[in-house]
Parts: sequence; C-alpha cells; structure tokens
Amino acid sequence: MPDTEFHSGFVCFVGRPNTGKSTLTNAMVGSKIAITSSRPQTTRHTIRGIVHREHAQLILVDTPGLHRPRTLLGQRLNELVRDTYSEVDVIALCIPADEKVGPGDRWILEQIRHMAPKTPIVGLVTKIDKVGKAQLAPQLMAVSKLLGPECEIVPVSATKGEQVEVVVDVLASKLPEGPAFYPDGDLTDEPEETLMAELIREAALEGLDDEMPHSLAVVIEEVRDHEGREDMLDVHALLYVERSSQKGIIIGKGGARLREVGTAARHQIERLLGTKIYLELHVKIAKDWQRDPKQLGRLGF
Ligand SMILES: Nc1nc2c(ncn2[C@@H]2O[C@H](COP(=O)(O)OP(=O)(O)OP(=O)(O)O)[C@@H](O)[C@H]2O)c(=O)[nH]1
Repeated sequence: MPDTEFHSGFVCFVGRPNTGKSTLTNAMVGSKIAITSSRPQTTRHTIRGIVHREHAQLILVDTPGLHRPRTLLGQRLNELVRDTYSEVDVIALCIPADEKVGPGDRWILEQIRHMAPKTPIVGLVTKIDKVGKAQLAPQLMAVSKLLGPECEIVPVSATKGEQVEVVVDVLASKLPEGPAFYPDGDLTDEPEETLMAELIREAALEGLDDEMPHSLAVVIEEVRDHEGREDMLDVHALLYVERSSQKGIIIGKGGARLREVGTAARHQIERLLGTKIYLELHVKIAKDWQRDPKQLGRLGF
C-alpha cells in the first residue's frame, strides 16, 4: 500500500571533503533557502535548506565536521557533534562514484555509528555522471558492503539532476510521520541576506562561550556589485554586541580574530552563493539591544 502520510524531520549529509554534499543540498533545495531565524526551538542546528514536497518536508542541517580529538576543546566539539548526529532523523553518507571507498569513509562511518547508533544511515553514491555503468555497479556494491545490507544505497548526480528526487523520497521515507515544521511560504523572503547574516554570526561565535550568542546580532547593511568586477559582490555587515568587553572579544588582539571570522564567513558565503565576495565587517555596541524594542526592530527581530 502506498504511504500517504506526511513525513517531516531533520537530515544531515556527511562525508569526506569534496564528496558533493553542498551541491546535492542545493540541488534538492532549489532556490528555497530557509530563514534561519524562524527555526523551530527544537533544534540548535544551522539549517542549510528546506526541501518541500507534497508528501514530506526535509530540513537539511549542517553538522560540524568530525575530527580526531586531541585536546579538551576537541573533545567538547565532538560532544557537540555527537548531539547533532543523535538528534537528526537520518544521516546521508556521501561517497563519490569515482573514488574508491577508503579508510576516510570507514572512519566517518565508525564515528556516526558510535555517536548515533540508532539513527538510520542512507548511502549516497554521488557524481554518477563521472563514471560509466561498468564502474558504477562495483561502487554500489562496495558502498553496500561498507554500510551493511540494512542500509539503502542511492546513486545520484546533483549536477545533472539525475536521481535527485529518488534521494528526496528515500530520505523522506526514513523521517517520522508528522506535520511540516515550516510553512511553505516562509522560505523565500530575502533568503540570501538572512543566510549570510547567519553564517557571519556563526563564524563570529566559533569557539566562544554560551553567553555571547544571546548578545550578538548581525545585520547585512549593503550588498552590491564590486566595482569593475561582475563576478564579485561587496557585502557590508554590522555585528552588534551589547558591551565593549564583547566587542573586544569579537575583534581580538589587533583585529586578528575579526579577520579570521571574516575569512571563515566569506568562504561559507561564497560556497553558498557561488560568487566571489568582498566582505567587510564592523562591530558596534548597541547597549541592551535585546531589551529595546526599537533596536530589535532595526536588527530585524
Ligand atoms: N560531475 C559532478 N561533479 C559534482 C557533482 N556534485 C558535486 N560535484 C563537484 O564536486 C566538487 C565538490 O562538491 P561539493 O558539493 O562542494 O562537495 P562537499 O562535499 O560539499 O565539499 P566540502 O565542503 O569540502 O565538504 C565540486 O567541484 C562540485 O562541482 C556531481 O553530481 N557531478
């Protein structure tokens, strides 16, 4: 009997670098990018995109990268990663069609199994347009052998749009039954600016303690074409904090930290938009902005 229930939930893509996770995310989401400030309180994850279909809503979340812990900070990060993996409803492990299954894939799988033993895993063999059928068949078998017989394997090409809907359907089938978390119409208003602000905010909070998140707001002041270059955008953003001590923390000694934040955020935004950007960040103090309705309005809350 066909399943006519609506399914909704959280999905994350994992895999070695360059395995096609972002490209597939974009192919699934299309032009719809989530307004992350409206994320449900049930999740602390950054939402990369929301896939709306008649029968399902998939919320694609970002997961911090896995790494071998060498320090206390490393351990803490891994705890965060563990929480993320165990909170999503399905994990999609991406392995390219044209690269042999290797120790990197096995290590990632071990980590996932260890951190989220109950979360279903789906194997995605990506970039299938790069290989012929003769090469694809053994790769599907190799991935199936890696994951075990209980896991579904889906071949896909994000760039050619082949099998993308099959990926959506298979992932959707692993999600719990339930209503959509987000209304359809929520997703398209100024998605890029909101997401840019969120990526900058994320980069600025990297490694800081729990207090700062509530005190930091990011506003995109201006986005325009870079003079003389069609392939580049200028983005000006303001980071609002509540106290001068916080300003110091964000900026760092001699501005070093802010420069790192800028670089990290720029990479993320360039990846998202597919264009080069010139990112300019300024930090301002807006005292008690959280409690001041006028300031809140200005900051877009
Ligand atoms: N031919 C082909 N190339 C692809 C496909 N999907 C991704 N690529 C290319 O593979 C490279 C890596 O893709 P990404 O989507 O950035 O990979 P990623 O896993 O998100 O990479 P990280 O951010 O490093 O983890 C890019 O050059 C993509 O254009 C595909 O379906 N076919």
